Amino acid sequence: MLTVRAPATSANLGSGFDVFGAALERPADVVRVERAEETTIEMTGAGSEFIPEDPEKNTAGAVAEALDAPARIKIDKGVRPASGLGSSAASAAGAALALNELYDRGLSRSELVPVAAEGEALVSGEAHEDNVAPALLGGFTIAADEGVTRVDASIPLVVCLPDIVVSTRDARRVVPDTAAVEDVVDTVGRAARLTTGMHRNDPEMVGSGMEDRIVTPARAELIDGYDEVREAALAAGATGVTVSGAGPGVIAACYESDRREIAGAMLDAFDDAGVESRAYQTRIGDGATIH
Ligand SMILES: Nc1ncnc2c1ncn2[C@@H]1O[C@H](COP(=O)(O)OP(=O)(O)O)[C@@H](O)[C@H]1O
Ligand SMILES: N[C@@H](CCOP(=O)(O)O)C(=O)O
Repeated sequence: MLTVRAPATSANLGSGFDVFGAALERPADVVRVERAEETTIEMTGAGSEFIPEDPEKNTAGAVAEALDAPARIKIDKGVRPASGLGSSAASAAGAALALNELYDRGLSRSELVPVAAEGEALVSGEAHEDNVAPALLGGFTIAADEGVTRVDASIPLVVCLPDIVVSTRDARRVVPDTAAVEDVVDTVGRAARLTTGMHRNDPEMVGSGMEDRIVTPARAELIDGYDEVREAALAAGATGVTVSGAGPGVIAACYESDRREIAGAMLDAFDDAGVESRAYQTRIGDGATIH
């Protein structure tokens, strides 16, 4: 079987709603494929009991259909679904890279981004590319209508995942329809700062660019303990904290030397709020890899 490791990703990063994304060094899904007459999917790993194996309902199945590449697909989930860590995107990106190779389709990673986004459309209702782009290309990505831009960055991160389920579909319903112009101005400034910080590999600039007054406050309300966890991470040295993707994951940018303390502070704060959680000490990393 051909094996691909496909990373978790964090979309939005606060100021870049539906545009920014970053590949995480860990966790990751492992996708295995072999040619077959028709597509079948077998799921194991974190939260796999909540993921349909029916190819018509699984993001990897949507990708097999889009590539006209029927296969026996086995997915070992390292990225729990409904996490805000691009779980559905990891499987879609992994399947896209694996099936492209298996069937010798010859598509570049950039060309595979819209293919993998077909999988995202299946579960979130929209083919947004902000998770599948970094899952395929790695680094920090800017997914706009004009195409995807990639920046090679390696910012240390802590992602804390509470034992709460928030589906992307539900979290998109709370996004406000309108925004005050001063909030838009602030967000544009933050997004520019974050992008510059990625180019410079500067955790301070990236962290302060993660503030967002438009989408994040509405989503934070879906996460018990969010304000306390954010405060605790900042007090422990995080340079910026926001909701990861659509949540409930919470992501902190930081310097490497502060990572362990921040992870502990976030875990404790969730615990104080009566919520179990786990923390990943990670960084911005590579896209999916063929093994
Ligand atoms: N291969 C897959 N991996 C993860 N989730 C999948 C997959 N295929 C379908 N899904 C469904 O997608 C939803 C999770 O996606 P989403 O809400 O976007 O979470 P996340 O933020 O973790 O990507 C769940 O309803 C899950 O059953
Ligand atoms: N831009 C999307 C990203 C969703 O990411 P996920 O990891 O929660 O699937 C959004 O914010 O809705």
